Amino acid sequence: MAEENAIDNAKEKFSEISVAEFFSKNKELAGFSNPTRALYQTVRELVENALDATDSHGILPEVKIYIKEVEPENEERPARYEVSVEDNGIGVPKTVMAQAFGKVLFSSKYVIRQTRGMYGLGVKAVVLYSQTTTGRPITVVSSQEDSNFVYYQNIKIDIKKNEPMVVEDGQLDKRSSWHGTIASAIVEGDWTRAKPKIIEYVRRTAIIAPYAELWLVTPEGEIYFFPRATKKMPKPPREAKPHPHGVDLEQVRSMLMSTQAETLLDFLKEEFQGIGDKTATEFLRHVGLKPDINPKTLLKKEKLKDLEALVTALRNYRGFKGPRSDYLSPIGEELIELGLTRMFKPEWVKAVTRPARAYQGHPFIVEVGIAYGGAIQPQEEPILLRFANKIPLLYEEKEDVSYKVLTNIDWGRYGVQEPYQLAVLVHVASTKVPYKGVGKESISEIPELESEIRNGIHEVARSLRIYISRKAREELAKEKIVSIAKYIPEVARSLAILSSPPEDPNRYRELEPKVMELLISKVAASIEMPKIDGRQEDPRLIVERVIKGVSIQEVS
Ligand SMILES: Nc1ncnc2c1ncn2[C@@H]1O[C@H](COP(=O)(O)OP(=O)(O)OP(=O)(O)O)[C@@H](O)[C@H]1O
Repeated sequence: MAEENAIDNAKEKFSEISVAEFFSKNKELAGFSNPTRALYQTVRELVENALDATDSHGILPEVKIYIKEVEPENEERPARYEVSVEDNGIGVPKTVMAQAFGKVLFSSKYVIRQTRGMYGLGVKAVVLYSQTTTGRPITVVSSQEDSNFVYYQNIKIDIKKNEPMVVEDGQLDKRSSWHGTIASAIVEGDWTRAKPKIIEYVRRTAIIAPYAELWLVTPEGEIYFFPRATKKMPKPPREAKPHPHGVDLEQVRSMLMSTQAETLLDFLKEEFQGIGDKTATEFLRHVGLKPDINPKTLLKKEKLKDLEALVTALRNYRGFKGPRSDYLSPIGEELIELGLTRMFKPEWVKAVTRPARAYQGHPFIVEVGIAYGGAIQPQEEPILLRFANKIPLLYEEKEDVSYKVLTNIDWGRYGVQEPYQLAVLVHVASTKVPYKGVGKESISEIPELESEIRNGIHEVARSLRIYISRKAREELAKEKIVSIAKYIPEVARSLAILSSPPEDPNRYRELEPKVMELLISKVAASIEMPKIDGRQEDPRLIVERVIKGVSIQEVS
């Protein structure tokens, strides 16, 4: 039997393909599964690069998206669209332009830094799709801030070799201070179906980046303009060294090959984050390796056991500090609340940025925002807005860890009634977002992440419960006050008449505030105040607020 298999296997025809050919043949892996998704994904990839080139470098983004129909559909194929995205970012150096846009797995983002891009695939997936569906190259126009030229190139990919092919290139003198990039691709697409998703994508980008100015010009000539709501930006992410808990054998091997350190002790201190002299010494004592050996000796074949022991210990040793989280770039509570308010005009909004945590050596921060009531359309389920490293995630919602957490929340406990006027925003910021696929649409169920998302939602939902309960009590107080207050002048007048000896007819004016005081105490006494998180509000305050006509939003 084994022999038969061997013969069969020998009959198989073996060959090798390049990574470009692989993604060209498997476009759906990168999100290009049909003309609707492909058009959406094209916009996404170009916009995410535009934003990485701006806010990750401290530049307030101005991103313009133009989608134009260039050839109508016919019986054989869908319509063709030119998608152009212009940014005011750092630009692409001329020396790497062709590779950045024409070589799969070429990127400036293969470092430990929180960016939208991480695979070095996105724009090349656009080029492969464009090239294989329309035969057209991508056009890139770019200039860096300190350059006197604007460079342009038309780029295709040599799919067999995974190498860029520059079809045309040139340069122009720069007569303005413009810097940034314009990337234009012609792709087959289904605009009618993609339109709502693309608009929603831009809308959600405006929620998570209210400091960006965004334009979308549609094939019909409609202009969707999302003005900048603030000039305040989160501090840009910074690059970090690897955390020892996140490395593996091959990574340590390549770090050993490139290190300049002359001793193992220095190697640990220089190449990893958060390892000082004391920790490195204690750690090496724990592993049983000498601190002063040349680290490169561990690359020798006969030292494999030592290298393995070192890597295992690096991954598991408890004495290291947690991964650096101060290099991450969360949005912040204020900007999330601003974005949600701008988009939903809710009655109540609150956000929380949770403390940093780590999974498998990667730091992450979860942020949660909740918008409630107001202009939010009632729905059967709460609206979930998912974001990862400031990217809105629109597809594969049910596959996402946030969806799983959200569906297990009992909103009744927080006083939220059905149908829900509720939007829940979850943002995961990390140097490595654990996406389920290279299309970056859903996040895996990593236990540490799941529990942080749950804690975040609970934390904001508790504030919502306080608000809803306070509001219910205020409404009760209002009803009582309204029904009683109309009798106050009458009662005050009658009291004035009844009081003897006969008094000044204006006496009731003095009595009115006293009767009012009586009313406040009576209504307050009739309102039952539950304890929320161990605190109990004075019901008199609620009644006084209702009488003064102060809305609850102003005090919560
Ligand atoms: N608009 C732009 N401005 C500046 N640089 C850009 C721009 N677009 C692309 N680049 C450069 O080209 C590189 C490759 O982009 P690409 O979209 O292929 O991958 P990525 O963004 O690195 O990762 P991912 O595949 O996860 O999106 C980027 O890393 C960036 O350096």
